[in-house]
Amino acid sequence: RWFRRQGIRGPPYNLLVGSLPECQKMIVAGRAKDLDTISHDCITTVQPFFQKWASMYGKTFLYWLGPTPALCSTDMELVKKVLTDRTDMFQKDYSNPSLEAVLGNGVVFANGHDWKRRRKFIHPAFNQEKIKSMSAITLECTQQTMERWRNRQQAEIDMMHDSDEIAMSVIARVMLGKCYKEAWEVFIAGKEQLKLATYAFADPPVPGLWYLPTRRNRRAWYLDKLVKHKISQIIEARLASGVYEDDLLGQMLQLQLQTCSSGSTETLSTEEMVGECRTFFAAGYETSASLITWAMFLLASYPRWQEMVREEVVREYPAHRLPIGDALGKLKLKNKRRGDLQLNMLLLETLRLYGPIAFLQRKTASDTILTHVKVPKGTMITIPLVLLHRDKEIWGPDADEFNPMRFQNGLSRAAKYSHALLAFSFGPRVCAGQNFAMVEVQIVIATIIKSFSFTLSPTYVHKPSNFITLMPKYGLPLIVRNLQLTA
Ligand code: HEM
Repeated sequence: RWFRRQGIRGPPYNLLVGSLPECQKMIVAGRAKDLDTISHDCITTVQPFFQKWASMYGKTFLYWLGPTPALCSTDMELVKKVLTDRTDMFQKDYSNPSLEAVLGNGVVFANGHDWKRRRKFIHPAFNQEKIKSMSAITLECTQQTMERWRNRQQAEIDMMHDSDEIAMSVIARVMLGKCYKEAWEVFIAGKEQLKLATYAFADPPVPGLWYLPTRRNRRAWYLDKLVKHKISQIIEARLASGVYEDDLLGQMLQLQLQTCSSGSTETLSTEEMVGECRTFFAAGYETSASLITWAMFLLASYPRWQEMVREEVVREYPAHRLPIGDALGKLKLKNKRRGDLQLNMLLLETLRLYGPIAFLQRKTASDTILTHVKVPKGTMITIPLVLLHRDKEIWGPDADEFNPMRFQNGLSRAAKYSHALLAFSFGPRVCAGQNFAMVEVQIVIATIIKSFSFTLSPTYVHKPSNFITLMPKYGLPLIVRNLQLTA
């Protein structure tokens, strides 16, 4: 009634379950349809409900996440206000309590002072030096995976599987350095936890559900215990030996030591460090795997772009030089001197059409006014990225088409609004790992494209699906050809 009085409309409320069953029904119907690979239509399989409701009720409408009211909006003014807020009015909140249990507590879902304290501890992981050492790790991991394809002139591979393997090895080694093999079970468990989180999304958002001894909950409890125990053991061993190492965990430990010796109480407990390791994995692994997968999909679908990017990589990194370390300058997000690199434009267009994260969400901390709408405390605000990234009013009449050239004059001039590409979010809560991720994915693609050409396998079925991130539902089978053996 509150919203109706203000002219905000939306689908009807159903007791406790809200709009969730309708969303589920539309997703099932959307997935039953066969999509054309060149349609780039993710909305049908990922967020058909937002498209339908936006067309019926306008840019800003009300729907229900179970019993919680949620405003969904494609109004860029409203979106900007929510994402750039620094007063802590629009807070991170697990829309479903089961998710918190599976994903753990860490910087991604922290708020206020707690968020600032946690963000300070992960900050050193993303400086230029660390990104350089990560780039050498990425190169090694990519080469290891490519070894399997190398011996044959032509092979069919599942790129979704292989992207996953590369991204997981990179994050494992960046997080735990030399210990990563010893702690491999932590990453396998982390992967299963993410899968359980996908199911938790569909749970009715009822507090306490997590404590019921269902099969899934018992498995989640076991994984939770295992991950916490193993990482705590590594932390304690490092503290006891005084050798902290130079990986992400080591940097947190060093910062902890400095903070303690400066007399500050702004430290992280062992439990909080375990939480940060878990969120780092949750935030940085599947997202990168998703971007690699979809970039390879687009390159396989557009042979001319594959050729252009290959020529660029060969030109920029002749002979045996590969894009690591000192070459980072060339791989920066923007190359002001010579305009954007084609590989970079290709990745930006991939983030627009197949961004790993389908929507952003916040919860109002108290009653507030958002672009003339009075919004009560506890309302969820949903920003549907899949819809916004295809909005013709924002991106122009070719918004549904693949056109990396729209980024030729830089990110901020590609659309009507300078912050229209929201794949890494925007404002103070922007992705902390965006440079890390862009460099990682550029290195993976550059390394592969230099040695292999690839096309979509005839068995590929185009069904982008939203698990935790956007992935092709049936994998990404590619035919890869070794350029040295076929030359
Ligand atoms: C293509 C890859 C990636 C994409 C598309 C992506 C996207 C995002 C988005 C959209 C957010 C904001 C979520 C929100 O506002 O609700 C976010 C936050 C975050 N991401 Fe990423 N991410 C990627 C890779 C990474 C990597 C590789 C790392 C770390 C290694 C990382 C670490 C983080 C962290 C720590 C945050 C929380 C920032 C904060 O709240 O202060 N991300 N990411």
